[in-house]
Amino acid sequence: MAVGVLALQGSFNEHVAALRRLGVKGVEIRKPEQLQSVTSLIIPGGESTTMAKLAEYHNLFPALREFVKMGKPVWGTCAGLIFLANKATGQKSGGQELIGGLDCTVHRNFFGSQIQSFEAELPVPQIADKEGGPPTFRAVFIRAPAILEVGPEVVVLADIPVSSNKADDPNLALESTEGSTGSREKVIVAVKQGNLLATAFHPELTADTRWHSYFLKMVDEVGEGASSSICAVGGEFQKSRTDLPVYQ
Ligand SMILES: NC(=O)CC[C@H](N)C(=O)O
Repeated sequence: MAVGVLALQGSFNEHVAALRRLGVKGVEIRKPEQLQSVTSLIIPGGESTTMAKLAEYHNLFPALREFVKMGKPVWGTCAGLIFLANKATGQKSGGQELIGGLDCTVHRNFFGSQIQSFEAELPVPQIADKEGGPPTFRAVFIRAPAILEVGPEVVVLADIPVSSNKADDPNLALESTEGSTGSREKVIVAVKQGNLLATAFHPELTADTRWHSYFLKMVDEVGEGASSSICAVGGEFQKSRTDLPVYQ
């Protein structure tokens, strides 16, 4: 099996290395025609505005959108999640082009600046239990986005509580629904929608390959219409990290 890794910018080398640890070849994708040689794709973390400019320069957007539309498995991590979202907020002026396909609204820098990068221990039973490893995942958030709203077909795999100053921010409030105060207690950080997987954090920067294994299983199961029930889980904030790569 070979998995494409969009290699314009960001942590594509780390994804290729994680795949290699699982005995899978990662194929670096920089041009539209190279997408024809793979049946699945990882879009790494990095800087989504820069990545979008490079993708535009290489005329990759039409081919990437077609890839998603064809139902081929695609996993976006961090900036890759932003790329896959149907809608992004908190973008630089002028916005940026997105691939879209993932029915959600993502806030590009929800957790703040680089200095506010952090790690959290995330329980994700759907994935952890199946792999028989530890019950939680060490999730590395670097200038990370968060998912604010999801459509009906999106399965939430993980969410985390938000700090109290963000919980009352009117710009981040939940769309008002009956019985809701509109304040936000948690945000979503990992989702699955059909053959799309998206994480706001960076599994490729840890030694834990369970997220990569999960994606490879999705690749194996293509065509079988795999889906699972919604399960929202919480995670605790851990110490801040200042030694992480700078992805702005
Ligand atoms: N670690 C990351 O990929 C950061 C993504 C960054 N927030 C962006 O807008 O692109």
